[in-house]
Amino acid sequence: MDTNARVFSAPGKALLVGGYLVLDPRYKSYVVALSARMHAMVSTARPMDQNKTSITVCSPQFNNEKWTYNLLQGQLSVDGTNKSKNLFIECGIRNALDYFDIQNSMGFDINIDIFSDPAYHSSQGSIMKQNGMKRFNFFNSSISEVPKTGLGSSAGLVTVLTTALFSVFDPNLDLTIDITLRKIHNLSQVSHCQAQGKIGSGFDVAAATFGSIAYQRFEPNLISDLPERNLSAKDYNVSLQHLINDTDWKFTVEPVKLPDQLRLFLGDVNSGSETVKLVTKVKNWYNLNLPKSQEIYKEINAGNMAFIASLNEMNQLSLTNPEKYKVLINNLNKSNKYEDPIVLQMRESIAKIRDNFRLITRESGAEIEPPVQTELLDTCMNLNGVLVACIPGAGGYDAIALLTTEMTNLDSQTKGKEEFSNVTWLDLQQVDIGLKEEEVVAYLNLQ
Ligand SMILES: Nc1ncnc2c1ncn2[C@@H]1O[C@H](COP(=O)(O)OP(=O)(O)OP(=O)(O)O)[C@@H](O)[C@H]1O
Ligand SMILES: C[C@@](O)(CCOP(=O)(O)O)CC(=O)O
Repeated sequence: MDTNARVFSAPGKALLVGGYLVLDPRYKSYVVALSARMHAMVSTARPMDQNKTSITVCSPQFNNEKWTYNLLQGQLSVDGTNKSKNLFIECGIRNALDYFDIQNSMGFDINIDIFSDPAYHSSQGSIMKQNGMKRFNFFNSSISEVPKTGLGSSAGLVTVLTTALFSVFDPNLDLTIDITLRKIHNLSQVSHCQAQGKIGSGFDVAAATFGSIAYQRFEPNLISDLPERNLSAKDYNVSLQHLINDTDWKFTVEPVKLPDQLRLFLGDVNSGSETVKLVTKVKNWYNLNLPKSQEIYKEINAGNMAFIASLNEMNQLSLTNPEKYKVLINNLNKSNKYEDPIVLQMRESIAKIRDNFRLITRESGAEIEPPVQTELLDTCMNLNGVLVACIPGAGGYDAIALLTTEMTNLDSQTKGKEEFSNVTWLDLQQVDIGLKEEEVVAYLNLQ
């Protein structure tokens, strides 16, 4: 590795409220950034052939799989030695080259190593390697074969990859500058959206960049209106630069923080759901059932807003009346039956959201909160220290989310119980910060 290496990391996410509605720019969502992060270490080296530049992305944890792309006379081609396609990597590289208008060989090759923190994947069959600063799970399988927990690895990957390439093409890159962060965000959204088939709201890329946020999306046509790259590379590059640098995306990212002494638990539920299929079914149901479906969305949105308001009230109370706040937290620690007006409001708002998603589940055939998850969430609501339990993101059979007091020990309350036999509590906390630069030494000599 060259001494010019740099490392960037970005957090995973949990969409606590706002699933489906956030696909429409009118509705606000609440996104918690997580302590599990994706990382990209980038370095450059002189190529043997000065007329050719290659960009190689390696995933040391997943069988050391490599994806190489060659830039020759302004054309980027996929290297014949790649064992599989990785659209997230390919779109990230193509858009970064287009944005910086890199036409010719740069006189060096670019190497990027990707690392993902343990919580992104089920740890079964892995070996942990560490160096006293970082620890990562290593698998003997390729990335597509290892079950994921749904924390947004692809959004994190695209965001750190884009940042790594920014740092090569603009060596003065400084992530503390807001406009720089926005450009990286915009470019990452374009790449992630193209790779994902233009389905998502972009909340995951926004959290990877900006951390925990109240998020309202940009208009989807910002990206879908880009010209076809295949028709004219020049048109595409100019439009892309204009979109990234000079266009107001009109999205909202307000920094948020879970109230003091509360924490988010995510339970991985050992099966999985396909977000794309769920979204397609819900969209069909929505369009076929207007105006009733819009009324249901309004109900859910009222629940979402009330939930966010109750988090804000708790934050306020912890600042303005710490004594009263302490009593509230202590009472919650002792019993889940404790009723305080703010806690009641929070529980009622989640109940309203869940009621409506169960209705959509029945009517649309999209299993957002199927009966087994209802049973599990209701059981969680009886555990001590639990304020609310819900299905994060698209719902389905992926995961459950619990907001609890910091003192709550879910392991001891659920261990050995049949109802929780499929649930693995992930080792995670909420974090405030999004994209950041890391120390290179923290990634060396993992063993
Ligand atoms: N460490 C990695 N190395 C290489 N590619 C990765 C890595 N982590 C994720 N990816 C890419 O991201 C894809 C997974 O993205 P996908 O959007 O399906 O899941 P996710 O983002 O983790 O979860 P979700 O979309 O449910 O939030 C992988 O198939 C692979 O292409
Ligand atoms: C259904 C949706 O609103 C949320 C999907 O969330 P997740 O990928 O299941 O965490 C889609 C989106 O916003 O991209």
